[in-house]
Amino acid sequence: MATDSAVSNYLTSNRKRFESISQYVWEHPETRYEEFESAAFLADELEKEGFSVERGVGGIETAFVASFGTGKPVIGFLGEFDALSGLSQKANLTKQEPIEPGGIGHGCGHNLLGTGSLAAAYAVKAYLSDNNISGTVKFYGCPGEEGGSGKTFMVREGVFDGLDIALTWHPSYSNSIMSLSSLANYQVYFRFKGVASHAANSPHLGRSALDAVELMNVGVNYLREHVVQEARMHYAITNSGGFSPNVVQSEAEVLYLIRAPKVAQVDEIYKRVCKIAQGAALMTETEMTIVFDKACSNYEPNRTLETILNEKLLEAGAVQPTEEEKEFAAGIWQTLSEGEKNNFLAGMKTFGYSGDGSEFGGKYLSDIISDYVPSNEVMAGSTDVSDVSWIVPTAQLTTATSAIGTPLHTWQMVTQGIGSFAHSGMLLSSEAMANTAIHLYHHPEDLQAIKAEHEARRAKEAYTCPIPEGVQPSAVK
Ligand SMILES: Nc1ccc(C(=O)N[C@@H](CCC(=O)O)C(=O)O)cc1
Repeated sequence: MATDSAVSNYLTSNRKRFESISQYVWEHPETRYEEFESAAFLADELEKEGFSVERGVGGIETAFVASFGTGKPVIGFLGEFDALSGLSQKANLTKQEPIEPGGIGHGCGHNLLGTGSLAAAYAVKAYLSDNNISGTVKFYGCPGEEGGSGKTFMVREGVFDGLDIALTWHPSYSNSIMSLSSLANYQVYFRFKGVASHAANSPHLGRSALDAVELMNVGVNYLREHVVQEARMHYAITNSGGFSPNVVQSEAEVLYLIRAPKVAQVDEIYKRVCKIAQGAALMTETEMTIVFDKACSNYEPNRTLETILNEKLLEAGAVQPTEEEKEFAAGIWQTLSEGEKNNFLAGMKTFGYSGDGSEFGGKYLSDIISDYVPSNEVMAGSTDVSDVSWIVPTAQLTTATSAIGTPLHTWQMVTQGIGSFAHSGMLLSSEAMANTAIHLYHHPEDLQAIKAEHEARRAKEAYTCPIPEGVQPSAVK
């Protein structure tokens, strides 16, 4: 491999392999920190390809790092492979039909995300060895993105130390640089313990933990008016005490996800939420304990790196869908609600699309690369890529793998996850990322400029990992 088109040729001639890797991960959907099959499969593939693999990094069983090459610079691709519960769905359909009712499914396209980053690492390895170039390429197997902040734990454990550049991508229905920041968050359990009693016979002797959860939620609902505009407070009742209304529930638990543009803002809201929980315990004469689950920071873009990634994306060019792919996408569009259809532009903008949507009139698949317009807005969502971005200059792109308007975390996302258009979109990200890395092995001056931008940002604001010492990653209960 000698030129930039070599990456494209390499990816095209190895397409079948990458499709089958993506399909394997899609067919073995696993939720946070239980990605045993997917992590082992990807790690074994990388090893067979000639990477040296370290499994169980950072004390996390399903986290791994695969490396090839020697010396500097060290360029890493971040890969995810976790799925979501309740989203089981058969492939290539325009109707909802689970493989296993209530089962797990790849609703965020992480089968593509992991495989696309792996393909970029393979292409860079081929380039480095064919051209005898010194430098290191790494693939980071990052578990538990969905609700687990795997990368944030990996950052805390020093897994990314020594890395010069991190590149990653996310499936969507737009081809653009993901230039927006994201919301920082804390995820925390509030556990209440009361006294069980017969609800009719001796209610005066009972102290209800479930009442405490309800009062806490009411308190937080009043707090909503008095926090920064972009803040979000979600909750799930993870233990309601049981199914018997004639028992005063002695144990109950609620899981809070608190988000805001900056960690300091999240922390401030979190402290107020803790006071509300204490208040609920006081009102109900129950005991309250706080169990910190996980956290992540806001994303810090690197405009110099984004500019190079955008050039490589433009050089690669958007995927031009086949008639068959267009027809399937039109069928998917028909399954979206009016609200989802009307939201397509807002959805695209969170992924860095900068236009007014007029290029897509009558189209159900994006066949253009959106103009790169760095945005200082914050996407209403979170990602643990953000913690990597604070310690290593990072850039992310998105490529279209699904029909316009397809919301993440839906059966429509799952069903489109192993189709031909999805795999073409995946390999477009691989190409742009691999060519960005190759560019940087040849242009140390650009690497310096990227680092200078990163350091200038760090000089203004230091980084501390938002997950306290001692807190360990945990699977969905
Ligand atoms: N490029 C994206 C990266 C992540 C997500 C996303 O949905 N993230 C979850 C992560 C939740 C978490 O950090 O716990 C969320 O915001 O709810 C969406 C687009």
